[in-house]
Amino acid sequence: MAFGIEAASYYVPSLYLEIKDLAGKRGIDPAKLEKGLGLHKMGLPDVHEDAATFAAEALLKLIQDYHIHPKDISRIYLGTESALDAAKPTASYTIQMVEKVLEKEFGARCFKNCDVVDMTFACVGAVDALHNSLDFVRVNPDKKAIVIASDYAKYELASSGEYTQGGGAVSLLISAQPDLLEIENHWGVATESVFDFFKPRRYYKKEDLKNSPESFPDKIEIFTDEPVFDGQYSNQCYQDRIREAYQHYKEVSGKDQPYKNWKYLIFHLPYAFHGKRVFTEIYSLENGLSYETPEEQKSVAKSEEYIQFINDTIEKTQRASSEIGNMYTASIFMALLSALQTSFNENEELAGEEIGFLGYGSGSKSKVFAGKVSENWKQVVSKWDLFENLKNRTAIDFETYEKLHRKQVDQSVNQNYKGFGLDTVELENPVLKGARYYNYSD
Ligand SMILES: CC(=O)SCCNC(=O)CCNC(=O)[C@H](O)C(C)(C)COP(=O)(O)OP(=O)(O)OC[C@H]1O[C@@H](n2cnc3c(N)ncnc32)[C@H](O)[C@@H]1OP(=O)(O)O
Repeated sequence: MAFGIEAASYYVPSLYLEIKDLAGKRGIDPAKLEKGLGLHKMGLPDVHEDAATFAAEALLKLIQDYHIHPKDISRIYLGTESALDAAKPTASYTIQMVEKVLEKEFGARCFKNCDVVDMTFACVGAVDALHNSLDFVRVNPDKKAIVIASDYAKYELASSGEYTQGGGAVSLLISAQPDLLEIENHWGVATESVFDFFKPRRYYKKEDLKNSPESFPDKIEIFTDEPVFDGQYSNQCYQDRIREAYQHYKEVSGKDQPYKNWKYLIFHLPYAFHGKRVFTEIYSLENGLSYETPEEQKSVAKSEEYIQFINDTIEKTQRASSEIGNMYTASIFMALLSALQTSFNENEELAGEEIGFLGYGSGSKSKVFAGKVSENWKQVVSKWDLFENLKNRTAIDFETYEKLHRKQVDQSVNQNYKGFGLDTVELENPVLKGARYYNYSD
């Protein structure tokens, strides 16, 4: 019996900033961002959007486009590192929003008996959700699960992460009828606890707090949506973990040089060119090339063979990322959508082709696994129009971007938006303080 992805949908935030506008204001050579890292546009949420609305949009679209009966879904596992609450899962907000819209057709609380939870491990949390959901359908082949990856990748203004920001969601229907991709049951895993990128409870000393009232305790804890990170160290951790997980994948699958059979290599892409920049090490190891000195590493990256290999196996996976930016948990799945949509648009036949995945989450863990494109893949992809939909977003200027980032804008940029949006956050009622309420406009 085969298991894997039956259908997939996505949502990208409705606003974007041209990367060259950011480069100009920050005094960065635009060529570094465009030609060095592959960045063109940075997707950004409007005032009413967050990880829960992204997820709700992707879930509703999946259900509507593929005519899914919500009561047939036993589990919705949501991978995110942009949780809106440290106890109440983002998935619970998501199903509440979608239930309201589906109420007319399916009655109240259509997810009443659905097992819903968030999974968090930085950018690999949705791969974990996929892994768990596949295990679930393997044990219960008559049941279906939905995986949602949803995040807003926000970094401190003027930091080295700023130009890699982005966001959005991807939803996947997981079942024993994998019309898009059949996923095999070999998982290479590598884990090490490190501090390359994390979102701690931040501690502020009293003297650091401007105008802090006398009543403040000596230390206060504040949750923040911007990570503490060391960019070059996180690159190193990513490279180390995928090398270890790839090696483990070889051991558990018994496959020799598996990457050579992969039509596409799908990476977690914190920025578009990351996969092709880090894979040089595994490529060198597999091909007996020296990879010790920076000169040797450059020479692999610049070799004709490697450039040809990238053009064949990675370039198409990068295209959506260049237009959106980092989507944290959703990036790896958006890279899959990007490659499949491009092949579809170019009338390429992919049925039977093998695809390899190299996931990474800071903190840190990598998972490597593979799948085979199904006979029906084109029917699934025909619903996406990914690159056309990216053209429907609204461009904003740098000043608006900075205000949105600082949360200094009260009203949505697109005031006549359609779809899900945050309506209010309760600030007064002490037993509901912080509760978030959403609406839907059609
Ligand atoms: C969250 C995770 O997934 S962990 C893994 C990634 N980490 C992150 O995403 C953390 C947040 N991001 C960051 O800290 C940073 O944006 C990083 C680490 C990703 C990138 O760091 P930077 O210092 O901006 O870039 P870096 O120096 O590594 O690379 C710039 C590239 O542009 C190239 N470049 C620079 N100037 C130019 C130019 N004018 N024209 C063309 N290319 C240029 C450089 O040669 C280099 O490419 P190469 O090494 O392939 O030759």
